[in-house]
Order: sequence, then structure tokens, then C-alpha cells
Amino acid sequence: MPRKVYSGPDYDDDLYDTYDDYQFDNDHDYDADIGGEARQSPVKKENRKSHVWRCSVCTFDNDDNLPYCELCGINRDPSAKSDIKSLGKADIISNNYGVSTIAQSIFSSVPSESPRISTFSHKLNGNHSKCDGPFKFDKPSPDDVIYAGRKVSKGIPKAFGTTSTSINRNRGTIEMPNTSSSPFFNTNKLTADATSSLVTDSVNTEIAASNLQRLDLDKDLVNQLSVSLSKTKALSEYQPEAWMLEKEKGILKQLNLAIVGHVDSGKSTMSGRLLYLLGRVSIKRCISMRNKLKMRCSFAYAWVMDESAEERERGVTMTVAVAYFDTKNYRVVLLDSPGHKDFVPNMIYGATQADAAIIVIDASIGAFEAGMDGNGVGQTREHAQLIRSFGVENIIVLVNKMDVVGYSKERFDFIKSRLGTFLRSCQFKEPCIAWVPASAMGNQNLVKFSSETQLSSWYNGPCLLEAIDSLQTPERDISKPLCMPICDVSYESGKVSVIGKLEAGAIRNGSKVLVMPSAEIAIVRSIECNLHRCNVARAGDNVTVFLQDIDSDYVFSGNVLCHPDFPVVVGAHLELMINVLDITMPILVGSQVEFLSHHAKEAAGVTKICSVVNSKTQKVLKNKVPRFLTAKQTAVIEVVLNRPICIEEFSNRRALGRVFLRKSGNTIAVGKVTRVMD
Ligand SMILES: Nc1nc2c(ncn2[C@@H]2O[C@H](COP(=O)(O)OP(=O)(O)OP(=O)(O)O)[C@@H](O)[C@H]2O)c(=O)[nH]1
Repeated sequence: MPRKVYSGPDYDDDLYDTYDDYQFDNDHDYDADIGGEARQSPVKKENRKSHVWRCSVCTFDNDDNLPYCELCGINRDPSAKSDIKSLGKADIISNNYGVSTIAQSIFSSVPSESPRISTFSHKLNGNHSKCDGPFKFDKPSPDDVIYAGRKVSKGIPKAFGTTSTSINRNRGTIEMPNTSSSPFFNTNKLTADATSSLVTDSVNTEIAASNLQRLDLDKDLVNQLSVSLSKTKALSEYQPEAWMLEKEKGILKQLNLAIVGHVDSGKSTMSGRLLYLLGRVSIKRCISMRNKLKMRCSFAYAWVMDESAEERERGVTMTVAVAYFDTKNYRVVLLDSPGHKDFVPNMIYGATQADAAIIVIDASIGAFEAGMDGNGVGQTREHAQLIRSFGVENIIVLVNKMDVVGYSKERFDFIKSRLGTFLRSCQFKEPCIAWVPASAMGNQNLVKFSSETQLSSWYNGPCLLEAIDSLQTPERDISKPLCMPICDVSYESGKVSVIGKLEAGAIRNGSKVLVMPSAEIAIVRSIECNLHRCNVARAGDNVTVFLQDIDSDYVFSGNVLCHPDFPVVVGAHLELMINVLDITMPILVGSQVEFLSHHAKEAAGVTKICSVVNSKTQKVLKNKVPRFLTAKQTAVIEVVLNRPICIEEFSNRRALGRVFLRKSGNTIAVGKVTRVMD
């Protein structure tokens, strides 16, 4: 059953009439509709003129600090510039300076002294459209920065041949390179394709076709992969070995529990306090750290979770902190995710491993409301939507900081009613939501029933620990072939270890595993689970796997460990069904986005909008295909990634089939892979 984020509106003719307004009203001020970001006041334009450089290919005036042309994506390379000057326009186009065929044909028909076109809004062939600049990831987000110190790739997995792309191995972050050297997709070409939304429907179809042709697959690369994977078998042939299915006596089932919520809601304090109360950490450690770092007293518990000095200094969780404790039924792996907007990708990496989640709410007046803000700043909303789309069904809503509101029943009921409505719209079912009022700072209702009379006078439900223990046991795919998306990679004295959650199958010391997409075989040297050495790890376990017989250059975060005979699918051209979130800028053919799935992150371009579907029935609404997607629509689209990743159709393997599209630091859509097309 497909996962949906909202039950959005039913799309009817009116909505299509809205599209028509956008598409055919030539005098319509499209900038005004798109919003402030795209709007250019005349004053601003005037200012820009004194600091501009003119693109030698399309003659567009660009801001002086832009290293590439905002319109056609050509690089502003001084040496290339002088070369270009000496060439005629036809030469430039035939020399193909990273411009797509369609862009070349557009520019060849535009006189070289054509009137200037405003930065984002263009009129061509009587149609309005918007053109994004060439894609690059948003300036490195702080979560990228904290990984920057780690070892950067010495090379690229051999399956990819050589390219000048430099990769932050631990997050798969791409520092946008000379993209023309990407073996699979040229983002300069893609940029020029953004221009495609300037042209008519028939041309759009041409563009989609030409995009596909330009998926310039490196034949050697494909051959190499197919030779390595020649033994591949059909999934139905898989037979788990007896040791994989053996149940170990006396070992608690593992429950991966993500802690999410708006920034400063008290996630780290709650986790730290819980660990302290359960004897997993001593208060001495917190206090000595506090004294050493001369920090605020109230952060003492948060320090337990906020591991790095930078996190403690800033008082903000940046990475996903992991801790362990036992309840009666479970060995709980606590994944404390960052709440700050800048760290949503990190939150995604953490929560993607979760079986269930605790959403922490700050009950104080104004703080809860800020978390529910619908304008892209309310992390309570975004986190709830994201975890539901990861497949998390069971949640505990911890209404924290109840001490600040005098343990008021009215405030609790107000939060329960408002958030409850939103959670149900995200497809959380009422019986799968537990509501717990608490105070992490005041130690109320965490591991035992509240002693606070103001709270116990009206609340007699479970405390947090009981609520965790009552969570439904997650189902595990133990009898399927191994699948372990790699969350993090570590290299110590030439030894490679990978961290992640086994989504399916099992491994033990000495097991042969295949690292995809490099198609390299490695041997499991040893396994660590919950900080202890173990012989076997099964689906659901969060583990560190120490590998041998593999070069570190073939292992990256975002890769997948699998059974050598049952490799996961690798693809770059995908059909997706997405739910568009509360966006202000529409998604167009040619839009460039950050594509996230399991622990992989790639630059991608939207190459086709196939259809808009009814979010409830999943039926295509009309044959007419819109030219752009707006908030709360459910649609089928095609995207092409800059480089191929391990990805599967959601119906085949859920863990590798969930996707997130982000742009300008916001998650703009969530969805699933419906087809891997190459
Ligand atoms: N009054 C009160 N303050 C609390 C409570 N829980 C946490 N705080 C305070 O709220 C502030 C933020 O707490 P953190 O635990 O760092 O919040 P967080 O959600 O982990 O923050 P990020 O990791 O940055 O998203 C700190 O000053 C805490 O002392 C509580 O129950 N009551």
C-alpha cells in the first residue's frame, strides 16, 4: 500500500483551470505568483547592471559573482571566454559548451543582440516560464561541514570510471564539479533543459525524449557491472540458511526509536535524562563536562546526547546521536535527531532507520505554535510528515516542558487536538499514537508515574518508558536476501567499517557481502551491535560491520551491502510518485533538486511531469499533463540523477524505494519509486 503524506484535496477541473491561467495568460505577472524570491524590482535590476558580466553564448547579463550563466549554465571561465569571443555563434553552438541540443536550437534561433531577459521570468514563444540557475547543492549545510574534516575519497568506485567529482564519502555530498565529466548526466545540460519549460508542449515532449537520449551511459561501466553481477539470481530463488532463522534465547528484540521534533523542544534533555534514570550514564559525567565547558546548567542532560564539542558549544544537535537502553520487552536504540531546519538531511538519515518515533513537543505558549508553523519553519510538521513517509506507523507524542505551563490539562488537550488533526492528515492512525505529558527537566512522567499533583490529578496514562515498552513489535525481513544501506563509513589504519541498519537478511562473521554499486565483494571480519561484539546480525539490527578484502575506495555512505547473488538495483532514471509539500515555488520540468533516498544523496533534475493523481485513490485525474506542480499535489514525475545510486521500486523493497526531494534547504516533496527506468 502506497504511503501518503496527506490526504490532499481532490483535484478537479478548477485546478486545471488554474494551470490554464498560468500557461496561457501572456500578460500574467508570473513573478508575482512565484513570490518574492524570484521577483526583481526595477531598482534592483538597475543596480545589477553595474556589476554584471555578459554570457558570450546567450548574451544574458549575469551577476558579477556568478561563476556560470544563470540562463544557459555556461561557465564564466576567462580562458574559455576569450576563445568564445573569437568564435562565431554557430561555432560556439557546434562546439557544445555544455549546452543541450534543445538549448542550442533555441539560442541559434535567437538573434545575438536579443533584448535582455529578466533573471527568472522569461517570455519566449508567447509562454511564461521560470528558469532555475544551474544546479548546485545549497551552500554546504552545517551537517555537511561537520563531516568535511573526514577523509575525502581518493577515487571513485571503479564501476563509475573516472570523474572530477569530489565526494564527501560519509554523506555522499557532491561538491559540484566540472559536471560535464559526469559519466551519466551532465548537469549543465540539465540546466539548459530548465530553459525547456520556456517552450511549448510539443517541444516539452521532445525535451523529455532528448533527456533520455542524453543519459550517456558509459558502455564499459555497464559491461563491468554486468560481468561482476553475472551470477545474479531471481529473488524467488532465495533460500535463507538455517543459522539466519535461529532465535537467540534471552536476547531482547531491538527497537530503533527516532527522537524528532522542533528545535529546542527538549529532545536531547529528554534522552539524556532517560539514560541517566535508567543507569546508562552517570550524572557525574554531565556535571564534569558542564564545568569543563562552562556551559549553562540546563544543558547538563542534553550533553549526554550532544556528543561533539561544537554541538555542545552551540547547544544544538547536528548529527544523529545514538544511545541504548533496555525496557522489559526491547533493547532500545535511541536515535536523537537534530531539530534545526539546517539539519533536516541528518534527521532523515537518522529517522530512516526507525521502527517507531517519539515526537517531542515544547508545550510552552508560542513554542508549540512555532513548531506547527506551515511556512517551512515548523519542524514538528515537517518531521511528522517525513517519519510517516519512512513507513513509521507507531509514534509517541511527548508533550514536554509541561512545567512551564503549570501542567495545564487545557494546554495538553489543545495540543492534542491541534496536532492530532495534523497527524491524522499525515495518515497516522489514532490507535498508533500515544500521548504523554511530561517534563524532561523536572523529571516528571519519564520512567515512573508523575509525582507532580498538578499532573497526576488529571493524567493516569502511561509514563514514557511504559509507552515505549507498549510499542508494537516491528516486522523484520529476516528470510529475505541481505540488504543493509550504509549510513556511515569509517577507515582506521586502512580497515573499513560500515554502520547501518540491516533492512533484510542476516550476516555473520566470515559472510561474503557485495558492496553496491561498486559491485565489489568483501568479507565480514567482525560485527558490533549495541557497542558489543556479536557473531550474527539480523534484519532490524543497527550494527557496525568490519570488512576485509576490500579497498576503502569502493565503500561510500549511501552504498548498500547485499547478498552476492542478489544485488540491489542501481539506477539513475526514475519514475516517482510524489506528494508535494507546502512549497511556494512550483516544481517544473527542468527544476533541479537534491534527491535523497535511504542514505544516498544526489543532484537530480525533473525531466517529466507524467500525471497528477488523486492522492486517495491513486487514479490519474485527467489526461492533460500540467506544466508545473504546486503545494499538496500528488503526481507521477520522472527524474534523472547526476549519478546512479542503489534504488528499488517501493513495491519490491520499501527501504530503498522511499524518496525525498529538497531544494533551497527545504523538503519540497516526499514519495516512492514506482519504476527504475534504466
Ligand atoms: N522548563 C523546561 N525546560 C526544558 C525541558 N526540557 C528541556 N528544556 C530546556 O530546553 C532547552 C533545549 O533543550 P535541548 O534538549 O537541547 O533541546 P533539543 O530539542 O535537543 O534541541 P536541538 O537538538 O537543538 O533540536 C534547554 O535549555 C533545556 O534545558 C523541560 O521539561 N522544562
